[in-house]
Amino acid sequence: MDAKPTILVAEKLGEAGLDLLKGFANVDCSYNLSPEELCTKISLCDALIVRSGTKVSREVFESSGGRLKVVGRAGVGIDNVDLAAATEHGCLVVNAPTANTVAAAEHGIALLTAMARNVAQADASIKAGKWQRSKYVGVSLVGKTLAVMGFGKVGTEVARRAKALGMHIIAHDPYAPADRAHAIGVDLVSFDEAIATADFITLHMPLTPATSKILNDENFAKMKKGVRIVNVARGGVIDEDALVRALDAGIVAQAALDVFTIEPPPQDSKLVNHENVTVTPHLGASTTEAQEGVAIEIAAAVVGALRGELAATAVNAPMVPSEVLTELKPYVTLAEKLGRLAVQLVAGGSGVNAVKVTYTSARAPDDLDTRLLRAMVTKGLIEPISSVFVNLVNADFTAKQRGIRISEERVILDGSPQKPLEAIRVQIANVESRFASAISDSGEIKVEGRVKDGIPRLTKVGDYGVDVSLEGNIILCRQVDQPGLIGAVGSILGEENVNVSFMSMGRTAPRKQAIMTLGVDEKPSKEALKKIGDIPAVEEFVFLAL
Ligand SMILES: NC(=O)C1=CN([C@@H]2O[C@H](COP(=O)(O)OP(=O)(O)OC[C@H]3O[C@@H](n4cnc5c(N)ncnc54)[C@H](O)[C@@H]3O)[C@@H](O)[C@H]2O)C=CC1
Ligand SMILES: O=C(O)C(=O)COP(=O)(O)O
Repeated sequence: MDAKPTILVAEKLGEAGLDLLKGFANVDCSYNLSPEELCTKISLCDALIVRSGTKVSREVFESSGGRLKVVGRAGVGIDNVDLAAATEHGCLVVNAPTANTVAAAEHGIALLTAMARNVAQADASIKAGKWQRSKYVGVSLVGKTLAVMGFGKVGTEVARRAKALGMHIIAHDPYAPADRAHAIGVDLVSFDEAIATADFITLHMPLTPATSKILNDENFAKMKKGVRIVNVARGGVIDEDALVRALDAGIVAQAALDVFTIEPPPQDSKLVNHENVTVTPHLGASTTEAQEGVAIEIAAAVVGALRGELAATAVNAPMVPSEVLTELKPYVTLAEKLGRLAVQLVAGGSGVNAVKVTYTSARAPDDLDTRLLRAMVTKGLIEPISSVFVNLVNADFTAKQRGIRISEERVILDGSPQKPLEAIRVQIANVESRFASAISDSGEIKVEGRVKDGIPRLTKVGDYGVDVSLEGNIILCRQVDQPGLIGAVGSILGEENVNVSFMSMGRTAPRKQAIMTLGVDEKPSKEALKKIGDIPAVEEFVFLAL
């Protein structure tokens, strides 16, 4: 079997990105696949890279048979990817959100200026043998009000450039910070104010259920007569039939569009063929420079994701900056191991439904992102008892689907917040345990761990203090504390050639009950485990694989 992953590149990608991919994986560049062909091919692929021209539908994820781990969108908009289906299938979606920002902004400005001066129409006219100087008198931009709808990366760059053209800029974006707008001399205003006062409107928001057809008959009616509209965002944010009506009524004097609800638009589209409309075939990101940048950005993200690194540009998983990730790494392992341990302590037959994770830390709650830790506890809880592959993408979904409610609690410590966490505790309520001592006084299975010298360690089982590193396999054993017991257990394992890697003893008081924790490299046979159980002082014991 080929150990290299296979990456299907379904749309043209810059060479530098392809080279990066080829250094790591088998790369299949197959362009213009039909939906059926894509579904057939996908079961042989670990990753898929697309631009805006490929629909990555639920069927694609269903057809992948669980092999598809990453979808890379070589660009910004991910409205062509069924994110819910990706998440349900544990497939990470990453995009390349920065490399084409300037290209899209420059295209917005190109359309704005070309529209105002009838460049496309005049060009077509002269090539048709005409010389129509009075027909193509334009309008000036200087001193006019431009409303930037969506003040994100592209919107901001458009605003900067339009300012340099002498325009007055207002912006509408319910989620953008006002100080970022003020910093470049832009006022954030309400939607209605923006569309009612603008001479020019430029669209830069994503296509979402909330923005779908946001420019519709009702909103065109609120606009200044003679307004001009630029769209390099997504066709679907405009009700295209309503725009034709607004153009015919003279409410909208002109429109310049790079994007359409259906791409390519039908040849007889009234909108595309309207004499006051300038169109380009979704060229916003199409500069040599942007495509090289996007290709590298997406290739690096996809390769990183296939290597199991957490992508900084993940769309359907929490984005974890790399410095946070490095800091949390041992705690991530700790969280998963505690989940694995806790679920294996549950007696067969009792369903896990209420899990509480407690983080003890000197950090303020908003200074510690626990989503990653919660996902890893979930992975630890679910993977030993099912065939589901759980990752950061599908952890919450999978837990919910299995009826597991995971609540989180923070215990804030006094002291230095230098260390992200002091301890993580996992409690499972309403269950019985295979190891009764794991049930705490409050009635839940409880395990707690800490990171010491970078190594995750188990520090509490039930109400017993223990101290063992969380690796390999563990035997937990409760006995009456007495001399000779460690030797007895050690020799049973020795006879079986099972290597004991560590041992710790936690007791309530001398010669009372104690919990012995043994780390073993191999799994002891059933007979050996039975022999341990038969030692008279041993009250109960359990073998746990980490
Ligand atoms: N034509 C082309 O080739 C290209 C198109 N795009 C499209 O441009 C758009 C913007 O891209 P970026 O600036 O990179 O994304 P971004 O995520 O940086 O910015 C989008 C902004 O829209 C805002 N927004 C969300 N809902 C809104 C609403 N209801 N009203 C107003 N604002 C809202 C967000 O708060 C955000 O600030 C996307 O739709 C993207 O797909 C981007 C690159 C190239
Ligand atoms: O990045 C985006 O959102 C774009 O619209 C660019 O799309 P494209 O990669 O050129 O198909």
